[in-house]
Amino acid sequence: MISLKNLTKVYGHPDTSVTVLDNLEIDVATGEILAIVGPSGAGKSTLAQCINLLERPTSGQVIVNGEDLARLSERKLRVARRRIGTIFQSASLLSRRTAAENIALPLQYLGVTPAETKARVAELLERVGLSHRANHYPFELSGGQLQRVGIARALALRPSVLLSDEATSGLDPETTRSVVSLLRQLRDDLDLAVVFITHEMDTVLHVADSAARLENGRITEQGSLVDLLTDHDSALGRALQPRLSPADPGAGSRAWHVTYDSRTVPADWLQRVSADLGEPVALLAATIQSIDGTSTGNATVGLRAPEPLAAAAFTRHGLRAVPREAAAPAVQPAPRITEELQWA
Ligand SMILES: Nc1ncnc2c1ncn2[C@@H]1O[C@H](COP(=O)(O)OP(=O)(O)OP(=O)(O)O)[C@@H](O)[C@H]1O
Repeated sequence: MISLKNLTKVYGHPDTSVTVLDNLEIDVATGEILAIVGPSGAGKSTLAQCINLLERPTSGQVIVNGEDLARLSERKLRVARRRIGTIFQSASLLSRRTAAENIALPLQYLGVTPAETKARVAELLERVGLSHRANHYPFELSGGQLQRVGIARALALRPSVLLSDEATSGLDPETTRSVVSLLRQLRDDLDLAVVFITHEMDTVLHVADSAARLENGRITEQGSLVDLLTDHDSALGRALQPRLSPADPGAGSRAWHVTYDSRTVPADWLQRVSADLGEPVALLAATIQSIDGTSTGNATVGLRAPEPLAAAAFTRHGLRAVPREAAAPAVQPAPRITEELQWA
């Protein structure tokens, strides 16, 4: 488990100081993957550096397994830092060393015996599915394979926290999915708390259990993905939703934006609402996400019933619904067009 308490980072001198991180409160439980998202300049890199203590926070705590690492002396910090493994965007491997030798580095620095190192490296290579590439050099590996070596190296010292700093940025979608599914597998097998920092909203849906939005150095929103995706008022939830292009509801009908999750709403909700109101409900657009066994739905439907009757029927069936003109724009900008659009 990792907890950030009142974490603040200020750069510069008192007269020219910039507060880059402002009193952050973040908890990531063992077995949880928290995605931290935010636009360029929000403070994501600074947060990553404060989490793995490459930068000392100006104030506040970084508590890993009950100990505040931010207060440790340099000597103690060197040891404590092993509890946090970091994977970076570019994997940052040494080009003149093989995959196995790169993974062995942290163990060698620590003085682990060659026999133990060999066994541990073999185990790690197997975990990341690269036993057959042990003796390949970085230039002989694909982007996904490089990142897998980076992950194995980050796990070499058996950390309890894994910090991923834009680790999938720049990978193609298929490779991103395979790296993300490896991270989820490792989280399960090794009971890791994972902090996944990214600017890629579509990756968050595949990797995370929960998400936090960092903006101007502050956490403006955080919650479980299921809660965020079904909350009409959540800007982060909206930014996480896949793009929808609803059809026109037709003359005399009103379009409603509806969200729900399968914990409280049965899959045949459309028929139920239709039977309740005694009129057909037209499905104009819909998307369903499955997150840890819970499905969250986001749909636009059209119906003729007067607003109070329709609203009451949706509520009776456990759906959260708002007339489309009152909802956030149903057509979301496609992820990855530009960050400015994503956060508009
Ligand atoms: N050493 C520093 N001294 C002063 N200001 C800094 C320093 N490092 C970062 N900043 C400022 O802190 C803010 C946050 O920067 P940071 O790199 O953490 O953002 P980011 O969210 O990672 O951005 P990006 O996604 O573009 O990498 C920026 O305004 C940046 O100019």
